[in-house]
Amino acid sequence: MRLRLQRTGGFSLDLDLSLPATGVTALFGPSGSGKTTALRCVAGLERPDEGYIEIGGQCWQDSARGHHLPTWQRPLGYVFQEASLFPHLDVRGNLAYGLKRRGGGPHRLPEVQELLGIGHLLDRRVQGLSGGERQRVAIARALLTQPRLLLLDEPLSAIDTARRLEILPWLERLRDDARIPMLYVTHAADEMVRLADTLVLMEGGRVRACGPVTDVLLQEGPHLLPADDIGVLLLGQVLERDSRWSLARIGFAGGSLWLPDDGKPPRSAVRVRVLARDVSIATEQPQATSVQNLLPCEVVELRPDSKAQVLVRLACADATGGSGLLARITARAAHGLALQPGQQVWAQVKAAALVE
Ligand SMILES: Nc1ncnc2c1ncn2[C@@H]1O[C@H](COP(=O)(O)OP(=O)(O)OP(=O)(O)O)[C@@H](O)[C@H]1O
Repeated sequence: MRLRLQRTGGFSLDLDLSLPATGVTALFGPSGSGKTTALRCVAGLERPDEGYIEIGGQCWQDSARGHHLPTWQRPLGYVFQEASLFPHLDVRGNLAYGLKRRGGGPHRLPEVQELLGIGHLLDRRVQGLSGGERQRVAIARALLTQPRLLLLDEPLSAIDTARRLEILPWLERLRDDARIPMLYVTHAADEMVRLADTLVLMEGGRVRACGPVTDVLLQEGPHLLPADDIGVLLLGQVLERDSRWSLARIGFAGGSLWLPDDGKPPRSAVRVRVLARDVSIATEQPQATSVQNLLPCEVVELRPDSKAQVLVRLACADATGGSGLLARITARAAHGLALQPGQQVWAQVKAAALVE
């Protein structure tokens, strides 16, 4: 899609993006960077000055030809910050609305109910639902229209932290099982890290970076995350479990890590977050160390992080898919080890967390 839009207040949007037709694409960026405006253009709720939008081979917008498919003709589902359910209907009535709007495909109510765990809520009034339940019903209603694309605009921002954690696994299930592409607007780093396959990083109405979430986080994470959140995301799978020590070995392109076992069986897909503050560097292979994870790496880049610290970008030495790590060490240590790009080192990963 290509979008150009100029607002009277001075804001302008200028995007040119080709996105994969699968998985979750997160539009991530600070407040006012244009995420919602971009989503509204895709939905046809806002008309860009110039725009070309093609979704799955179907043209929704081509301003050069004066073509603008109205919102109601775009096969999309839109989930807002606050679930916009009909208050006078119960959950079943709200879902029936979605079914009525479906484009003639098969009836998928049982499947969608199961996917979002809302079967037990069908007879409840919507006023009595928690924020998380309301959003699950809103997503179910959107799915029942059988959209080709699901748009979600900060669907968890009106929900308190405990409930957000409850609803995230449902969104992960949706991503993994529903096989419908999603454009997901958020400014919450934890949601982006858990859900995104592709990351579009927005700034001042422009795209600062776009690509697989792992790559964009490795390159741009230091600019966009708070210092304590700087790190990388690794996509991997459970290789084996050591029940004696309650550890699981997670393999990823570039090596493997032993992490606390969270019960997932071998071959399960997992996401692992390794924070820069939990990675240290040795120039020779440490012999006796309490650190369980030692990975041979090559130094790619050193960049000052503060007066006292540097961030070191590392490429895992046997990487087949370009996995990398970030290490935050003191400037004095970097000087003492004479670290420089191209140097072979050992990364010591003190801790890492499974994010799903
Ligand atoms: N209806 C409107 N009329 C005029 N200006 C608007 C309108 N809606 C948004 N804007 C402006 O357009 C710019 C982009 O807003 P937008 O809501 O797209 O950003 P955002 O990245 O989604 O922000 P947030 O995370 O706060 O929702 C902002 O400067 C905003 O003030």
